[in-house]
Amino acid sequence: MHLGLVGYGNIGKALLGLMGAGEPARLTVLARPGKTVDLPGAEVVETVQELIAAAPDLLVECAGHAAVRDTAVPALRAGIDVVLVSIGALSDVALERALHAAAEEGGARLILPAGAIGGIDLLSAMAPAGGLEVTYRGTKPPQAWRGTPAEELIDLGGLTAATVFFSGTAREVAQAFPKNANVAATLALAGAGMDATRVELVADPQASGNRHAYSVHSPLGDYEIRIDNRASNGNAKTSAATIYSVLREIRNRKGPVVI
Ligand SMILES: NC(=O)C1=CN([C@@H]2O[C@H](COP(=O)(O)OP(=O)(O)OC[C@H]3O[C@@H](n4cnc5c(N)ncnc54)[C@H](O)[C@@H]3O)[C@@H](O)[C@H]2O)C=CC1
Ligand SMILES: O=C([O-])CC(=O)C(=O)O
Repeated sequence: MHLGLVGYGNIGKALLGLMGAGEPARLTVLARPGKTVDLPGAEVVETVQELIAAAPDLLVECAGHAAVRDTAVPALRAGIDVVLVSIGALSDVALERALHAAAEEGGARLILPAGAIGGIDLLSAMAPAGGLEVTYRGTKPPQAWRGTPAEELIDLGGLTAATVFFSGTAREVAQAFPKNANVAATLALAGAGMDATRVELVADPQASGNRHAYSVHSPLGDYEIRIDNRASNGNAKTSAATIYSVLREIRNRKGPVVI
């Protein structure tokens, strides 16, 4: 496989570190202009045009919400399938439409991995039956909320107990907390939608990792999931399982069995 990568940061580096020799057979990395990417054997480009000209079989985006419009949209339009990790970006209706239109125009597929959460298969399967009620609660230690609007809402350094600092819809949360609300957006897109999925965000000084808990009520059945994820080494905001979820998407593209 010829893999394209946008975002050689925490997820990107760890992802490539998990891959064995010769996997992928060819790698093209889109780096920010002037940023040094020391990756022996990889082709490093600085513009999306060069990336598209290299024609990877699959592009993985793990660069952040701001990069989605400028990279994933043109890649899809050029017929390149995209695994998009910054899923919260789809809370922007215009961007979501642009991604869909680009995928249709290019005959490409926009692949939204489960990321840090699980149970997306069942939720997505239940959605066409309608009547879904989905409530999600995301809990992280205070330091994982640093650099987000949580800093203005609560005293992160002075917390002694778990504190809900935001509740609203998945769309509101994804727009206000783009680096932390990808899970909420994923649940919403798979299930009840951005405006009907209820979300609470919690800072907990006792939390040792990132907890994602949600409940689903549907005419087809009810379920609850609670995942206690360990944070990734390079970014407390990102659960380590996210990196493996992306790896799974890549390997599912080429192995004889998809699971
Ligand atoms: N779907 C999910 O469950 C999850 C999604 N995420 C998403 O994944 C993204 C990446 O996470 P991390 O790797 O932990 O963040 P990070 O900040 O460590 O890495 C992002 C990298 O992308 C690079 N970058 C930014 N804009 C770029 C551009 N236009 N072109 C090329 N490179 C660019 C940055 O320089 C940085 O190296 C997050 O911003 C978040 O949106 C994170 C965790 C879970
Ligand atoms: O746990 C993670 O990896 C990140 C997270 O909460 C999110 O983006 O929703």
